Amino acid sequence: MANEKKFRVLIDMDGVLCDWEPTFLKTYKEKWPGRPFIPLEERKEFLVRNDYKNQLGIINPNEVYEKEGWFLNLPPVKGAVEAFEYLNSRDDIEVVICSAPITNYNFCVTEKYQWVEKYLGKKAVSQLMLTKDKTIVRGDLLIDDKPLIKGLDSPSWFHALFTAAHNTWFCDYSSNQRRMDSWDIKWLDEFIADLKTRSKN
Ligand SMILES: Cc1cn([C@H]2C[C@H](O)[C@@H](COP(=O)(O)O)O2)c(=O)[nH]c1=O
Ligand SMILES: [Mg+2]
Repeated sequence: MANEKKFRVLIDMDGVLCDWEPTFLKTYKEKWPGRPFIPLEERKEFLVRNDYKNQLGIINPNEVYEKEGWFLNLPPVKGAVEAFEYLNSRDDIEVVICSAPITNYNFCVTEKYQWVEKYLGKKAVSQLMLTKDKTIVRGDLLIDDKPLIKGLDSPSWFHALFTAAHNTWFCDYSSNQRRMDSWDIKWLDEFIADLKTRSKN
């Protein structure tokens, strides 16, 4: 293992480590009781604000996630913390947390660092990389809930599409993409083993 190149896993935050969609809906209903909302099963677009504008003509759902404390108070996705710790403990793997901040970054950027420290520990803070463009980050595997990830480069990573409310309908997978339904360590082990074998052939 000493000189062997490590397998790099990039892990997204919103919708993968942090439970974005259900928390958005819960907070939205608390903020605007009685206002029309989009049930999780009817989410379609990656950006919640696009769905609310197109389906309901509502233009300010962003007020929910631009508020101080929103990003820090997102609960972890089930099994995410354990899976992060497991991957991080493996000698053959290096983990990078790779997350896109919102454009109105005031609270988001600081709180993403705080979230990582709170749930994954102080050491993990140095593993966090914030970027709007994940294609320029090199890695072997990206675990991310966004179906179509575009940017300046052609990605070096294979994309595991992590299931979230907004992407359940998506099935038009590219050749470097497959679905990952949840944080199942046995599944992940087999998947990574398979990707490693493929890269050798
Ligand atoms: C689902 C969703 C996300 N956002 C924001 C939240 C994050 O800052 C980014 C997505 O980052 P990721 O690294 O790709 O997870 O976008 C949003 O503004 N609206 C949404 O509906
Ligand atoms: Mg995401």
